[in-house]
Amino acid sequence: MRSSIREVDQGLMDPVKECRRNDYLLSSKKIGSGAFSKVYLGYATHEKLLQNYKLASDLRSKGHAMVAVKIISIAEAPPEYSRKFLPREIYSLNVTYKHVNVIQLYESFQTESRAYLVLELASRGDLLEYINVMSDRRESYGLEEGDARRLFRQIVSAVAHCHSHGIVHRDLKCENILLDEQGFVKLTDFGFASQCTPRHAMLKTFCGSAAYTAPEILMRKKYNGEQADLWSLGVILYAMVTGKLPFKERQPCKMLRMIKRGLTFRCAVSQECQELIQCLLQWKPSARLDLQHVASHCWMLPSSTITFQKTLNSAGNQSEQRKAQEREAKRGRARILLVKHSKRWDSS
Ligand SMILES: Nc1ncnc2c1ncn2[C@@H]1O[C@H](COP(=O)(O)OP(=O)(O)OP(=O)(O)O)[C@@H](O)[C@H]1O
Repeated sequence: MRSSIREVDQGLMDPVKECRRNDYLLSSKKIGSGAFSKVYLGYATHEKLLQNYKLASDLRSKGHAMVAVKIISIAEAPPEYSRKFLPREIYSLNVTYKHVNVIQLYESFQTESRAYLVLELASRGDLLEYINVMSDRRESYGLEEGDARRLFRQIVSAVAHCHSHGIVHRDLKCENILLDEQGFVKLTDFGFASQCTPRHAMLKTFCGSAAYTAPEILMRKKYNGEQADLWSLGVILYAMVTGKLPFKERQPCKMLRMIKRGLTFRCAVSQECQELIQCLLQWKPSARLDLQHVASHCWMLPSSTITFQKTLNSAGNQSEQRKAQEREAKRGRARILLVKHSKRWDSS
């Protein structure tokens, strides 16, 4: 045990020194890790706050000096990651500064062996964890629709902000939506983001996380990044209100077959919400509801202005589902429903 603690400390010694040289204090508290990165809790020093206006003004409003330090090992990451995706992530975060629902990049610096991104801290975990925790707590699948609406509005606002600045995210998924101390959504992980100028330029890199990826990308066609993001938003909303993913297969061809078979709702979701999800999960990219219409869709309006009718494909099915959920919950087996999905890409 002692030796493993020493190993961890040893491994962090250089990052601690490198951060200190840049006026940050790196703690040993790891708050997350990705395929090629580790994220630690850090603190901005007094000197840093005096130098960096962006950071100081944001932290002053939050009333603390904590930041998230994302450390990328250049030696471990594939060369393409450091050459292509990391610069894109930094560029996208700089372009999308500053929106309350997009994570803020305060600063980035690099040494020979590591790249550092100093980010706004979102300390309440990600949306996937939140859905699972709430499902367990409610002993039911997914979030309450009012809660889902509150979060989805912020997600839509963040994505609209990115699109209006010429940035498509291309890896929208529950794991990339973080929550901060006050429960605000913070869109993160712009590693696959791309600059889209002109706005409707077609892209060809296959990337994303299969369960959230639009069919045209799975088919390796040229695609419109904004329309591909709309598909992912449909998957996210489905996951929020049902606690499950709409389509889940390992192989793209099987996924495509499943998508073609169409969407089913296996638990109670309002008619309006089902309709919004259907409008986003359209096979034909140009048929997907655009963000302006998503934001003004009746389900997105405050709940007092519409009447929700909990509907299922059939009423019998609904009561069966409910009974099954209740039985499961009684047995104390309210399961973790969603699992993390790793990203993949190729540049063909
Ligand atoms: N600003 C932040 N505040 C709090 N936690 C964070 C922050 N940024 C990242 N994390 C945590 O670290 C994890 C990894 O970060 P991120 O997704 O940016 O890295 P990545 O290498 O691009 O990951 P992946 O390979 O999973 O896409 C996140 O899932 C999250 O738990």
